[in-house]
Amino acid sequence: MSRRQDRQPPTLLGTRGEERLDLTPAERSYVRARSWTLLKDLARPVKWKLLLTAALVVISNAARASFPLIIAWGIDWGLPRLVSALDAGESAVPVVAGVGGAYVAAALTAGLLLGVYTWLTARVSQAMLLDLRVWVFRHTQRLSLEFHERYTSGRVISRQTSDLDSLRELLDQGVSSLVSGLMFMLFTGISIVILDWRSALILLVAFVPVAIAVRWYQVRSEAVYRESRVSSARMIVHFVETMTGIRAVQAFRKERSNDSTYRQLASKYRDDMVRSLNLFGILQPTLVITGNLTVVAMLLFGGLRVLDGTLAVGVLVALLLAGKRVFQPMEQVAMFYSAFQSATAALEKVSGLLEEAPTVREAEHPVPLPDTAGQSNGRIEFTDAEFGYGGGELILPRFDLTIPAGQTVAVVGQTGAGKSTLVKLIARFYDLSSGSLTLDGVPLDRLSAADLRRNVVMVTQEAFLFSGSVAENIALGRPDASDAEIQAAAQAVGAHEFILSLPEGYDTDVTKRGGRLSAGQRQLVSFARAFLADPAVLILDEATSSLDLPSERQVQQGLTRLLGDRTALIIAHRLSTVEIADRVLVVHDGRVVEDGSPAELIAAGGRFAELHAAWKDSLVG
Ligand SMILES: Nc1ncnc2c1ncn2[C@@H]1O[C@H](COP(=O)(O)OP(=O)(O)OP(=O)(O)O)[C@@H](O)[C@H]1O
Repeated sequence: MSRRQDRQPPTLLGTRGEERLDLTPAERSYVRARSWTLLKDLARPVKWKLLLTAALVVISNAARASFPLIIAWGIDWGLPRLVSALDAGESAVPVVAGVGGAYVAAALTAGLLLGVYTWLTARVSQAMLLDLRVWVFRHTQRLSLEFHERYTSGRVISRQTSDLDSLRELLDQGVSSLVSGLMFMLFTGISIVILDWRSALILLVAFVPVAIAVRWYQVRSEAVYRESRVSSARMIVHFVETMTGIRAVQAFRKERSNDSTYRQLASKYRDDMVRSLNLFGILQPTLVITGNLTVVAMLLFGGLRVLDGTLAVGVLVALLLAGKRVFQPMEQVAMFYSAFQSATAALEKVSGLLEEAPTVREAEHPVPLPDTAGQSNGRIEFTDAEFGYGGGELILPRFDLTIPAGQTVAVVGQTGAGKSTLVKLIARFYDLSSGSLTLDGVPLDRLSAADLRRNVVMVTQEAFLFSGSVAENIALGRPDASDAEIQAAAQAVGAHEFILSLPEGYDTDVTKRGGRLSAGQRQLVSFARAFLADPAVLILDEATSSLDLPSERQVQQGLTRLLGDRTALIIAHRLSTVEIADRVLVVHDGRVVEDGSPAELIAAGGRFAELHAAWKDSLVG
């Protein structure tokens, strides 16, 4: 793929420009080539089965297309022989057995092979889809945060659901119907040439309007289907966004406006689908009319020749049969051609998603931590560091910062100042735009993912719980932990008591009634998770302003125990947390403007001193 990447239009790399409809010919051919590469990659493991299926399709259709030939043979050769045999008082069995046997053999071959290749197609298509599904999931999960923030989960869902469904429809029946229809037409065409090449010329002429109609449909429907993939994705994005943000939706009474937005998006999708059906509505009658006119022309031309004795009756019957049948699969082919167009559009999007590469890449030749046991002591150092999201505008202009092992650092500052950005760099959710960031002297981007994840843990604001029991959620910190270790971790952060009071204690399912935890309880579970993981560096984005006082106190105690003697960075929203910090960093407009112990900063009388004074006042009030 890399060779192609050199000369591709940069506007279309990965998912970029996937909603664009006005592709240039070069872009279109790039996107098509990418889809083909994906299809070939998917087909590789089932290559032999695919070849076998193709062979069966060919043989089965050749057998089916031979029916008119056998009928012509039966009428023009079999019938006279049958009559003369009967007249001569000889047995008619050889003639009847010959013609009848050939017909039965052709019918059985066509029918049995149809059964086998239908079965094989299902297996092949399901195997390819399974691979693709798993591939899309694995790939998307590994893409960096930067990608997910830009692309949104709604789009990922639409790729994984509606796009893969389009592909499933095509692979399940579309491809075999398409190929078998085309094969049948080809063989029937050949049989017409064998029967009478003059009539084949009529067929050739008839294919001119057919080819024009199909080409017209192809061009139009490609654009419409590409548009429908975009509108379907937009509809799903809106749906997912509404449902994931249902609390905000209800709190702000956004239901009505959401309804109308959704209706608009769904109507656009409907319009696109109607347009594609309309196109088909023009193609289909064109094919039917051309087919019928061709048969009439063949009948006229052939009939006249039968009358003057230059064409056998059997051949005419066979020609009419074949002429009628040659156009039959055309409709089927055209119909599956729409499935094909829809699936092609889907494949374009899915292949774009798969072309995305993580911006935060795992080191190819990881450097081990100085400590042989892979245990970090937790010293962090930024040197000449700069950062802007997506390499864009600098959010954190050039800075140096050293955090010695074991220090508890509170990061404060107004909203949007760059606090989260700073700490996310340490968890390597993003890479620096320039400069270096090291853990125990090893650049973060040279560490193995295992070393990084073991030593640096970030507890996010949302305290996300996965479906499963409370114990399983804590064990995420260290999947091989024993029950006793899980409980010890919960005890250490002060979560044990409330967990025991749940209906099934540690086994309570967090998604079930009774297992739904409060914000503070979720926070404690995520503390226990981090405690169990026992990282050298702990990052906390604490957003506990919504907690009531008792649970806040509980969380505060859990927090103190969690911090222990590890290096910790806490985005402190509450000044009570700052009091337990060794050092405070005040961030303003992406720069550390104050740096010192809480007492020093209060004494210095700067921003932090102001904040602190305001907080003290609020407590008194
Ligand atoms: N994923 C992102 N992509 C682009 N810009 C971002 C992204 N996340 C944050 N920013 C921008 O970076 C700046 C710093 O944001 P950051 O989240 O670090 O602030 P913060 O100090 O943590 O704020 P808060 O206290 O509100 O969480 C803001 O201007 C924000 O708009």
